[in-house]
Amino acid sequence: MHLRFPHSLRLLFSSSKLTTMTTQTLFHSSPFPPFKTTHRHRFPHRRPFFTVFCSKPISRNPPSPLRTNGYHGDASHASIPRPVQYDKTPLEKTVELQFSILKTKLKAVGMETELCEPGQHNHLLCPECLGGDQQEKSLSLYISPDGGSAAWVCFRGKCGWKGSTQAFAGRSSLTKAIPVQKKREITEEELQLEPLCNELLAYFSERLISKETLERNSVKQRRYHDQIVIAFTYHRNGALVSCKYRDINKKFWQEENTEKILYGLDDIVGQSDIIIVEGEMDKLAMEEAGFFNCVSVPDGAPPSVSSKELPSPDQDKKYQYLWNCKDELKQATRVILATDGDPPGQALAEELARRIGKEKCWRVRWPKKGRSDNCKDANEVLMYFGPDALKEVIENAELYPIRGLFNFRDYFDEINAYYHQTLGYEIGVPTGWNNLNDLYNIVPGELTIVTGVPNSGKSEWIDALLCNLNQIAGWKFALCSMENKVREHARKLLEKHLKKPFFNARYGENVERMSVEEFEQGKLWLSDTFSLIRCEDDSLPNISWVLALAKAAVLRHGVRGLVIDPYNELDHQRPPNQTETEYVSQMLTFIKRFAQHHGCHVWFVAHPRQLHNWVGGPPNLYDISGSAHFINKCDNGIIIHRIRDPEAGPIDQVQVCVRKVRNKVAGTVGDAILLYNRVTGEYTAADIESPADKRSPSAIKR
Ligand SMILES: Nc1ncnc2c1ncn2[C@@H]1O[C@H](COP(=O)(O)OP(=O)(O)OP(=O)(O)O)[C@@H](O)[C@H]1O
Repeated sequence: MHLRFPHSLRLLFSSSKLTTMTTQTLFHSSPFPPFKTTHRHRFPHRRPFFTVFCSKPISRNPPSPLRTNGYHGDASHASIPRPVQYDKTPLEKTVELQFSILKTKLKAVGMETELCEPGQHNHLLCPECLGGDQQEKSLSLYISPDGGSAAWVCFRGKCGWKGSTQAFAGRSSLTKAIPVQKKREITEEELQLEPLCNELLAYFSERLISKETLERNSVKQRRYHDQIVIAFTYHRNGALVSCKYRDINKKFWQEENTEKILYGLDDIVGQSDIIIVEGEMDKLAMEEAGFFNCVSVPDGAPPSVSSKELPSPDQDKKYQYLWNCKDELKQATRVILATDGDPPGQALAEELARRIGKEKCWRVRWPKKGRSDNCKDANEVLMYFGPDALKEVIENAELYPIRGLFNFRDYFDEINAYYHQTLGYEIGVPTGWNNLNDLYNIVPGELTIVTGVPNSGKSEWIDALLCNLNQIAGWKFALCSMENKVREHARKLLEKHLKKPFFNARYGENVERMSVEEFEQGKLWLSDTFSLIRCEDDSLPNISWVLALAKAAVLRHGVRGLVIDPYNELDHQRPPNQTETEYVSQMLTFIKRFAQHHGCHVWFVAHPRQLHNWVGGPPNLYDISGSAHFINKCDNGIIIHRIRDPEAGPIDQVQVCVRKVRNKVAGTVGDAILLYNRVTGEYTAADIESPADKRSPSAIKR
């Protein structure tokens, strides 16, 4: 992609001499540097309590020093000198005690209360402003007649410190007392604001901010000795409420003791759609793109999102401007957060959205301006690409993300991959037995519960399935088969893989055993294909332990399947207040989460409960010991069944009863017959109609 020249540069080229001169002039005589960088607002800390704190109530205690209470008449006794011998009443003793505690608290914040009396107004030196140059006693302190509470206010206009406390308030409000300064009423004349000089107009023009926009927003200038600074005027209902200045060093400061509000506040009154930007320049830029319904925050962006809970409005000092404008913001149904694209800008968007309500917030994506970097803010888009591009950015604003709330659009990449089958195995891997092809295919991320009466061949069948999957799709597996000795498990897997018996033993039926070479090659295959999850000591592993190791096997060896065989060999200790049903449900949730997160298929072997009156048929999935959740929560439910009694039928026949398939892409319920080769442990598809075509009523099709 070609880098486009900023509009301002094009402007420079189109009238190069004039504009270059202007730029040069600005470099030297204008108080403003050229536009290369965008600013991040930083207010110099001018005094310990800046105006943002001022609108805060002083204390949680009612700050009404003049309010009387029921003690007023009685307690006046406390101010009358008493004879020494006089026995104090309980009330008087209480007053004395309270007052002495109160005095200690007041003294702690610098008030000289020795001469103060309860029930009176006292004039003291204000510990906050020390009475200014004149050192006047400007602090009016009122102590309640019962000596239990005090409230004060400094009448000096520049101070205005207010507060209150109680002798026995759990936490003294003294420590919370915050100076509240009366908001000044200001005028342009008083601030000596002037129309912008030509140099400043040229400076704005370089940023594509027109004179008309500047005038509409009453952008002014102010002289400080030999310096001229920009004055951004803040209005509410047309009246000037504050003014923010920007000097040559891109330093910002605001008129003291003025209310913090959004810049351009009057422009959003009654608007249902509003835009919030991070700086005054961006507000002006938005206007150039035709968006008047835009305001700027007055204080720039925080370095990061606060990890704390949202404070209450009166404690929310940094964002007090939002609360001061809550009535105007409340009317909006759609708030587009067009803050800077850098991390602080995004943190600001999050802080704004937290307060405004994410459900009505939208956010913008700033366009690329180079190969790798994006435009940072509205003014940069205006300068690089012009007003139409900025308009497009706003028109393409997207919903502000809310954690946990999604749209299908958010998943289109995944859905596309599913449709085009680009990830592989979307419709499952076949088992390798063609009579099972329609019934059961193995989809990554699913959970299959396998059950069957003891010795039915569950483990054997799963092993054979894994061998097939390895052969068909090259999958690797993690085996957590606690019942199997490792060497026996190796034997069974090798026999299936090499299709030869491990030994020349009874079961070998004169079939030649695997050769040493085949055995050695088989060992390599075993090592390459399987990871073993085993508890080396005597203790039983719990499900978390198994899943943690399975995760390691996924990440280390890329396994695509996990076998947990069987359920009852795991440690299932549960909290005393948890039922087995709740426990099983939670455990299966963990397993499913693991499966989905790692795209790993999990086979979980669970035994049926003891079957009384068992007549030799396949058990029901609801017979699984422990909980109905096994069948409720699994994606696939399979019962392995075989005939044991030669009189009842051929004993090499194995019935694979697919009783539940949640995902129709993976298969459907039904039975298939496999033939078991006792010599090699292999299974082959039998071309025999399954007895289950009588279909069990318990079959579940979802
Ligand atoms: N169809 C079959 N015919 C004959 N023997 C079989 C058949 N299927 C499995 N076997 C044998 O039954 C034994 C037990 O098999 P397997 O361990 O797979 O059963 P299981 O159902 O997992 O048992 P358990 O319930 O004890 O975990 C093995 O020796 C296996 O060779």
